[in-house]
Amino acid sequence: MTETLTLRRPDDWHLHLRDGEMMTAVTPHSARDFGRAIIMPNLVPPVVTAADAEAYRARILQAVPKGADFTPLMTLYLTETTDPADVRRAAETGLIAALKLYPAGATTNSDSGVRDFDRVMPVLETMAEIGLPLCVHGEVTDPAVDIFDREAVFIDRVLDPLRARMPGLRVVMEHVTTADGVAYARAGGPDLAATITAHHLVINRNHILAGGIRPHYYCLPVAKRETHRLALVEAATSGEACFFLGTDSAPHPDGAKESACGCAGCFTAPVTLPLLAHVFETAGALDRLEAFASLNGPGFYRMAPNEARITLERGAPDVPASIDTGAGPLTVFDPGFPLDWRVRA
Ligand SMILES: NC(=O)N[C@@H](CC(=O)O)C(=O)O
Ligand SMILES: [Zn+2]
Ligand SMILES: [Zn+2]
Repeated sequence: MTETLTLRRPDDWHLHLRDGEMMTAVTPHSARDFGRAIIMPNLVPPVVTAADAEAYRARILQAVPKGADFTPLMTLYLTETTDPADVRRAAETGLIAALKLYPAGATTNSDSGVRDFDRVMPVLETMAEIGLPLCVHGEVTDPAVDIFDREAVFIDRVLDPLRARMPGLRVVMEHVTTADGVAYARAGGPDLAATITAHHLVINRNHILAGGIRPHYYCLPVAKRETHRLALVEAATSGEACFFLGTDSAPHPDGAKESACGCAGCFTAPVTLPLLAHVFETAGALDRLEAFASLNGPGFYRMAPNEARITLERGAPDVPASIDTGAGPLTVFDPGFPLDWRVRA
């Protein structure tokens, strides 16, 4: 049995750090295990301009523990009034690594998202020209579409037509949750990729709903049936360049989760690597964990992989069930089975 595993330091290509006291509490958990992270811009109000991103980046850096090897990669929230010149400048100076598309109303803090794609075509043209990726929350918001079908319908109704209209646009399908998403990403060529979360590799919809409702397993896109989870595991462990880690670690205080109308999002950052080691070991693919967590993401984003290394070793991770934040207690994602890998300190 493998007892230790050394990898290039992983990156997280989809992360919510929030702001204020929540950011202060959660940032050290990502900074401990990850070299870089794509920082989601869905604050209230959202990170829309280069100036917003610059100010947010400075606040994040204040929350990174001294000596930690962690670089936030900023994104802008694409709105119908985003200025292509501002995007171009922010990309050329290296301030931002991507833009984020939220269909209006699709998920937490997405009200400023896009309703009419005609209005964002000039920005998308600039992005295609300079090779700046568009990270996409891929769910339709049509109330007539069943929530378990919203990702697959988005691909047909929105994503595929958009990519046909804007060839050369580089797209990351964020947090794919279906076999449909996996198949579409796989067939998309070099300008298309997909991130996969750790939690979608270990839970299906029964975990949320059977035997009592589990608000800490509720996130968007919602976990699907087991066949889809298996397709995600197969994709993540395949080593294929188009699949890489985006944790979507999305903290909400317990009061906001354990509620009559609970927020979507799982706080996974402290346990991501133990979860992934479990999944990859179970699939007989520990040798492909580095591709998923540390190589394929930088490959797509046209960055060098991290030079630093981390070592995973066998043993229960020292992770609390909950952490205190200035915004209240925050439950750490618990897969419901013991974890047997940890990151060596
Ligand atoms: N994933 C989630 O369930 N929630 C995210 C938003 C998102 O990534 O869609 C959040 O910001 O809380
Ligand atoms: Zn999302
Ligand atoms: Zn997210």
